[in-house]
Amino acid sequence: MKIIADENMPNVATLFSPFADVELVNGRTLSKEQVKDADALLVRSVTKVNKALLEGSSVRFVGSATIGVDHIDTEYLAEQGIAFTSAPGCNAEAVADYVFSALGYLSLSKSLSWLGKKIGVIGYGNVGKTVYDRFLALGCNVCVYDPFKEQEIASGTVNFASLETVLGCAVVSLHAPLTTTGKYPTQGMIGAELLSGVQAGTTIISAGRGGVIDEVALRGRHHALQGALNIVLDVWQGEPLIDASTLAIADIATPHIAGYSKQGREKGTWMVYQAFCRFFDIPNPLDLEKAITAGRIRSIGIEKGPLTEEMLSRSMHAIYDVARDDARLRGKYRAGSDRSTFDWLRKHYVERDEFNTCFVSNGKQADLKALRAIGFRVE
Ligand SMILES: NC(=O)c1ccc[n+]([C@@H]2O[C@H](COP(=O)([O-])OP(=O)(O)OC[C@H]3O[C@@H](n4cnc5c(N)ncnc54)[C@H](O)[C@@H]3O)[C@@H](O)[C@H]2O)c1
Ligand SMILES: O=C(O)[C@H](O)[C@H](O)COP(=O)(O)O
Repeated sequence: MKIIADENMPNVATLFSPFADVELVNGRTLSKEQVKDADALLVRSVTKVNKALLEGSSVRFVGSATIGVDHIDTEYLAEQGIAFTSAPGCNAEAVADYVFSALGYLSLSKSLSWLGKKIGVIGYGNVGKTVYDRFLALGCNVCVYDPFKEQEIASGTVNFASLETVLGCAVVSLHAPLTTTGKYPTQGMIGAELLSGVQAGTTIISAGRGGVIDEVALRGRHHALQGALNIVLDVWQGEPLIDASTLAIADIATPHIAGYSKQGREKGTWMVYQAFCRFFDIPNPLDLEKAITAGRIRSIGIEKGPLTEEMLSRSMHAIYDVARDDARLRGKYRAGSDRSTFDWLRKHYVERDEFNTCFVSNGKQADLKALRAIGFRVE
């Protein structure tokens, strides 16, 4: 059997080579020629998997080690009888860590106080729910916009709100997929009209997909408010290109790495491996624990002082400080960038651990509860 796999999938050769010849490729430039005699194709988000890539090939199984599936023509795969799997939820914890690390950074660098403020989340899927639950467990006043989930979930259990209400919150965290069809398409969903309701001082975090926020409109609102917005962007409208004028208004700018924890990426590969083993009837696949690396910092102790936002920030940044990724991106772009810069930053990413790999000890019950809410383990 032959497998073509993106070279940026951690552990892919270790997990799959017992069953097949695994050829590692650049996912961005993958061609029809390269996949034509493969049995299985394993990708990440940078590969467009569609008729143009697969027509005439022998591919029977496609796996994407990602949460988002906007790069996959699932209808075409279904029509052709090609099995497909993605990795729902694999890096939800990582994205939530990113959101909180960013708030920690804004709290330290701009004295942003967010704990007592109204929080709005857009999208209540694996990521949005994780983010929502963390805010809720911290005692925050949080609401969420997700028209699909609102219809499914019993009323009163989740604080659903309109998109306008969510955008009126002090912190808005965006975790909707990129969609162009259906009743609630998200492409350009956050445009000029909605942004006109966003007040000075609002923090907007975008870690879903580029294109959900209209960047021209975002720059317009930033200008109208004389820069009084806090903007955190992990995803960009024209990836892998970044518009320099959008970069200029971002307080935190990162190259689509919100989900790039070591454990999240490894879990993505492992989830695809599990589906592959089911599809090809391969017995006794490895358990998750065998495919996931432990965190490097096993525990941190905290002071027994009162719970402050500064203490939360410092605890989070002991494991993951988003400022590092922002500095790395800006440094590269300042030195001169081209089409390959974004992917280079991602390919050579110094992976980080998730908060949930680290125990916290020493603190008062209330402090430990807050850190548990953010994702840490408590001894
Ligand atoms: N930046 C990153 O590194 C990173 C990492 C993981 C996921 N993502 C992106 O974040 C998205 C969300 O991830 P997830 O795991 O929660 O996905 P998910 O599929 O579990 O959930 C997506 C949610 O969005 C909701 N939704 C769809 N259209 C909507 C709309 N118009 N308005 C509001 N909500 C809408 C759906 O009902 C669903 O509940 C993914 O699609 C992916 O594109 C980015
Ligand atoms: O959809 C996802 O899971 C994330 O956006 C993921 O982090 C994308 O990473 P990539 O596949 O581009 O390496």
